[in-house]
Amino acid sequence: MADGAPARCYALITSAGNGSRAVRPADPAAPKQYQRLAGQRVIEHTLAAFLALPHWAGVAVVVAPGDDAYQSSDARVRVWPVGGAVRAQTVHNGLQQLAAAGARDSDWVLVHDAARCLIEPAQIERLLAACWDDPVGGLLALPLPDTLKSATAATAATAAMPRVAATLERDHKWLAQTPQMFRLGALRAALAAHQGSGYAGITDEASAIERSGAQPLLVPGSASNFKITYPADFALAEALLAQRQTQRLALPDSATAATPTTAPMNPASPAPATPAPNPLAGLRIGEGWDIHALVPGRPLILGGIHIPHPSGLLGHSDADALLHAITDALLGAAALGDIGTLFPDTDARFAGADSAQLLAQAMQRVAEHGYALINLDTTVIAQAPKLAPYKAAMQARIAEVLGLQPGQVNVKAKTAEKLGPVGQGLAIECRAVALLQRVA
Ligand SMILES: Nc1ccn([C@@H]2O[C@H](COP(=O)(O)OP(=O)(O)OP(=O)(O)O)[C@@H](O)[C@H]2O)c(=O)n1
Ligand SMILES: C[C@](O)(CO)[C@H](O)COP(=O)(O)O
Repeated sequence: MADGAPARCYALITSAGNGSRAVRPADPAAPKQYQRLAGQRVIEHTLAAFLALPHWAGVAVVVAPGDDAYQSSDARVRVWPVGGAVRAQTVHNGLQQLAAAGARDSDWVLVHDAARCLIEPAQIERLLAACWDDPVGGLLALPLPDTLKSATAATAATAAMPRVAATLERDHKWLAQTPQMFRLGALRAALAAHQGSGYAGITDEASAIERSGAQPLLVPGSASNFKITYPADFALAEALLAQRQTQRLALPDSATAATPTTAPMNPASPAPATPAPNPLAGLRIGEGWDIHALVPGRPLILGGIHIPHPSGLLGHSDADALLHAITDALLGAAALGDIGTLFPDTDARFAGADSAQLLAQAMQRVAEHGYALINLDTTVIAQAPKLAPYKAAMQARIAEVLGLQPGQVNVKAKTAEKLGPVGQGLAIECRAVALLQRVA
């Protein structure tokens, strides 16, 4: 509380790298933080762990200039396209933005790599608890587990497999992880001192703080909190994320949900009693329904595709009743309200909106609240046109928008047996059911 006010706590997620060492053959264009693993993008797994905690005055995600691939509807999150050429520059720029946004020098900042997507809320709390009353701050880190070798300088002959130059002393050596937690003012000043050299040798926040003469705390982390760096890391990360999802499925909600604590900085809380497994806990179901009038002169957009027909659905957006029903089913399952609250039909921004984009935003919101989508079942009730030829395309498009496999989405079509306005061809009605699983 150096300047009198109680310290607040910010998270700063570095997400401006291009992941040149982790090119994934399946999707070589996307940097590692945007690769999809176990139903969500890497960055979404990372953010879910942070957003599961209640401590933040703000969560800043620093992305590369011009990068708009990540947005968040969580009010705590700001996305700033001010990433730099090196990670330290990205952090420095993010800290300047935080300060400009009202963060004080005495506030704590936890800097974390977007690429460490296996971070867990408990690990973040461990760092907070260890550092909160420390004059310097610290980082999650792991004692070096293996024998350490230096290698001969690479020559053409040894480029693929160099030779051992020496065995190094390994006592007291730790591998630095993130988050790394320091006071905003101290970290900003420490980084500023190296701006002129292009941040040479500043490969993490602690190295800058060390060079200012302070000694950060080494807080034991976890081997699972590794940084996705090489292509093979994706498979390991995905296996661990999938395993966590399965384990959470087998535990009651009380054991898996983030528990906002009034004293999060106290590391000495008693261990909870072992809960009895409940195979249904962590699952949430939601239903959605929508109906739009069918009028001549509008394109018929259903399930995210254009279906040739003399009339189309009337509405403020593109009126895709099927995507609207799915959006409501997702929001409903996560108890996040409904489509009308999120995207009001009185808001001119949504006039003619592509409902696929609205659905993608709703899915992102659901993911940020710690849920993955297991499956969707839907029904379209339309007297005409005949929808059977379009069902597979609708399924594929919905799966694409939601990042699912086509087998996780089902589209059924029925007529209304000529009964009521739907049966008379005046409207199309859609229903959807979504099953979510808590994953963070
Ligand atoms: N100029 C940079 C470089 C890296 N990062 C971020 O810092 C984290 C760790 O860096 P690293 O693993 O080196 O990521 P990349 O630079 O993306 O990878 P590479 O070095 O393989 O190109 C990642 O979340 C990355 O997005 C960043 O924000 N700004
Ligand atoms: C900050 C860091 O994750 C600590 O291990 C690491 O130094 C960043 O990775 P990079 O490959 O050096 O950018």
